[in-house]
Amino acid sequence: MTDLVISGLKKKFGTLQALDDMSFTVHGGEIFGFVGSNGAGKSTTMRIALGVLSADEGEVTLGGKPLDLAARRRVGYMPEERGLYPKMKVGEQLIYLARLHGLSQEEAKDAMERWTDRLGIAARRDDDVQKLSLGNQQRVQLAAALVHDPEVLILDEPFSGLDPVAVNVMSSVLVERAKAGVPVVFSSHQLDLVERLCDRVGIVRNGQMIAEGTIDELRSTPRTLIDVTVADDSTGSWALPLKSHPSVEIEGQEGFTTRVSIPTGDASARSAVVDAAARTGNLTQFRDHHRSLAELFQNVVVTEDPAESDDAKEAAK
Ligand SMILES: Nc1ncnc2c1ncn2[C@@H]1O[C@H](COP(=O)(O)OP(=O)(O)OP(=O)(O)O)[C@@H](O)[C@H]1O
Repeated sequence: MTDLVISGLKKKFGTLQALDDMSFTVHGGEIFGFVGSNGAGKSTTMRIALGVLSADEGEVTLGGKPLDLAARRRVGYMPEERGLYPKMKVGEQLIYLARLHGLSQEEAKDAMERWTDRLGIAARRDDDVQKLSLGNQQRVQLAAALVHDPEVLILDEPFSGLDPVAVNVMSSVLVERAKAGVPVVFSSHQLDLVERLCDRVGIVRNGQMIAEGTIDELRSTPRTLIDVTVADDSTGSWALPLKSHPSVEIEGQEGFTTRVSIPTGDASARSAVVDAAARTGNLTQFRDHHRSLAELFQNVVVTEDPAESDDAKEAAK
């Protein structure tokens, strides 16, 4: 399968180091979620991948070959700033874009019809793009990225501003293209959506990839969190004897639920927690807490860099 490989990208804007050795791979057949705070370098990376912008250093390859001008015709790209002609009709515009990518008139017309049907905008084919709502313009933009049957999809915030129906359509199209073997990468601040949809996720900070992997891999930390609920104990007094345990930590209390942490895989620490909770006779729930991508993001981006903007905290909510 075709891999999209981004390696060692560096880019400066004046004195600002926007990308600082940005590297990651999107395998053919997978959906890769590209997340990070505002200004982290996601759009810059995607623009360089498409060749809209040149890198100071580093390279982008597709299937082992440099992504040159010819190969870029086989990329489906959705730019953040969107790039449609407002006064051109939806259908004409998609046919025009497909022709630019080398399709015959007939192939282009077929592809336009197929994608406008699929994306729920068939009734708008004869409307000028500027007459459409923003969400529908975005559907046209996705159709524009897909109309030439690209070998790779690079989408900058494709979900922003979409209604739930459009989110579902967009999601199913991305899953389908990945199943066809296409590497799909998209950026988003909607972390729940990224968690649901992506095979792997990359977290970017200050122009670098700081964490990368499946959600499970990102979750696999040295310590496991356990939520223990003991009826009628809002202070977590049941856990006081654990304070002297060498490897159990009390992390916090919410309502009747105490969060503790133990070293991952430490069976004796787990037994100590189970025993202490069971001794109360009031144990109602005992379960491992699986961190959401939003929590992982918060840990990686904010906790490790307190200077990080409030945006990350906002995104993690
Ligand atoms: N053309 C440009 N000229 C000067 N600075 C730029 C330019 N493009 C991007 N930058 C700066 O580079 C940094 C990275 O920007 P980029 O747009 O790649 O971030 P991003 O991760 O996509 O952010 P967002 O989530 O807000 O879209 C930012 O500090 C931005 O201000």
